[in-house]
Amino acid sequence: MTRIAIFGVGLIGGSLALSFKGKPGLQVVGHSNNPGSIEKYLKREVVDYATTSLEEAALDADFIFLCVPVGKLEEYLHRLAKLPLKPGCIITDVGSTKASVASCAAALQFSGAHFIGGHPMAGKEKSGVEAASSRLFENAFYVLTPDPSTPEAAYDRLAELLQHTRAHLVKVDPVLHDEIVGAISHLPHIIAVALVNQIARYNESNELYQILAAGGFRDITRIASSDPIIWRDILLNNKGVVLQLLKDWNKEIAGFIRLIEQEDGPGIEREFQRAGAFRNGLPERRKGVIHSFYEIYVDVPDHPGVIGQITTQLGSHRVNLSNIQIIESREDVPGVLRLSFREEADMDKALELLKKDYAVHV
Ligand SMILES: NC(=O)c1ccc[n+]([C@@H]2O[C@H](COP(=O)([O-])OP(=O)(O)OC[C@H]3O[C@@H](n4cnc5c(N)ncnc54)[C@H](O)[C@@H]3O)[C@@H](O)[C@H]2O)c1
Ligand SMILES: O=C(O)C(=O)C[C@]1(C(=O)O)C=C[C@@H](O)C=C1
Repeated sequence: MTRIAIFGVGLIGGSLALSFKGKPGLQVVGHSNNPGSIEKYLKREVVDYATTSLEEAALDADFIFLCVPVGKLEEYLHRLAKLPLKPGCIITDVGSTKASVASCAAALQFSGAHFIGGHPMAGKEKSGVEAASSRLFENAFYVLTPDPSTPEAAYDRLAELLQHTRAHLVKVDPVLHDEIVGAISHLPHIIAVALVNQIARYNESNELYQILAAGGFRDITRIASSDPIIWRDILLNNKGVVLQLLKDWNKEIAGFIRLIEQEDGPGIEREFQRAGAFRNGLPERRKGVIHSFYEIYVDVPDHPGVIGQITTQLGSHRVNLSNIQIIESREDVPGVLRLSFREEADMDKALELLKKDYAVHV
């Protein structure tokens, strides 16, 4: 039996536990300092066994996943380095930053165990085991940062186990990881939070700000609801990278101020064209990072019954729709429906059927 110990069974730890639990030959053990959490893990059937004892969880483990906030990772590594771990045990983490944990692990001696840093590039703005899902990592990228001294066999064993997540593994140097993920994840979280707080201040004098906030504001600010402790730790840990990114951000905004002050219409158009070209080139069909499903967008006329027509048409061709959402609906103006599918084949079939009658975008 391969024993997998998960320290911190929250959104990410719980989702990993659900990817492994019930698979032949795997046993999942959850650890928390809090006895109340242990009961919750067991009640929700996320793990096979749970304990508040670090030793009990770690000593027999073949794999140890550290899924606690970034600010706690080094403490766990130091505690594990003091234990007689099972020979060949693989310790990994899921922290959103990789350089500091990699250098901490490299400076420690684990008795017969190997550390390989990890970061699944998938998540949600929700936290806790309640938000965990066995499908969270499906088709997402999962970064691993093995040290040059990591035996290939250890990397291969971890890679094989992670096949259960159905994520795509990618090896990245830890310092490069922090630079890139700082730009595509940490900076956007700061911008979302700053934007929401700016609008919240205006809203104090007029509640219409909140009432009128529509698709644009919601789309760019979803991640502003992310967990404060998790993000405090990430931003402080990646301080150097994040500060440089914020300086560059100030330059971008200063550029926009100039374009608007100078009423430079073509300049503004160029900014949107450049951004649209890059954004449209993002791999839309990839699940996990922001899109949890295969999605298409359908422009629909604003008349009663149109949603019924579409669902009936898809149903009669046995296309399984997992969700439908009206993302814009105003009187006399066409609306946009977001249709989500769990399977790519269903999305392709829906595209083929609906494009005969509607404008459909992927
Ligand atoms: N949220 C995301 O989108 C996301 C994505 C990828 C990686 N990560 C990383 O995954 C890790 C976990 O994040 P999450 O989103 O699952 O958060 P979470 O809050 O859902 O889970 C954190 C877990 O750590 C435990 N924990 C919290 N403080 C602790 C402490 N002081 N000591 C011991 N245990 C503690 C909590 O009980 C919980 O089980 C973080 O390192 C984060 O950077 C998060
Ligand atoms: O989709 C989200 O809500 C996320 O915040 C996921 C996200 C990201 O920024 O893309 C957040 C943190 C991670 O470390 C990895 C992924």
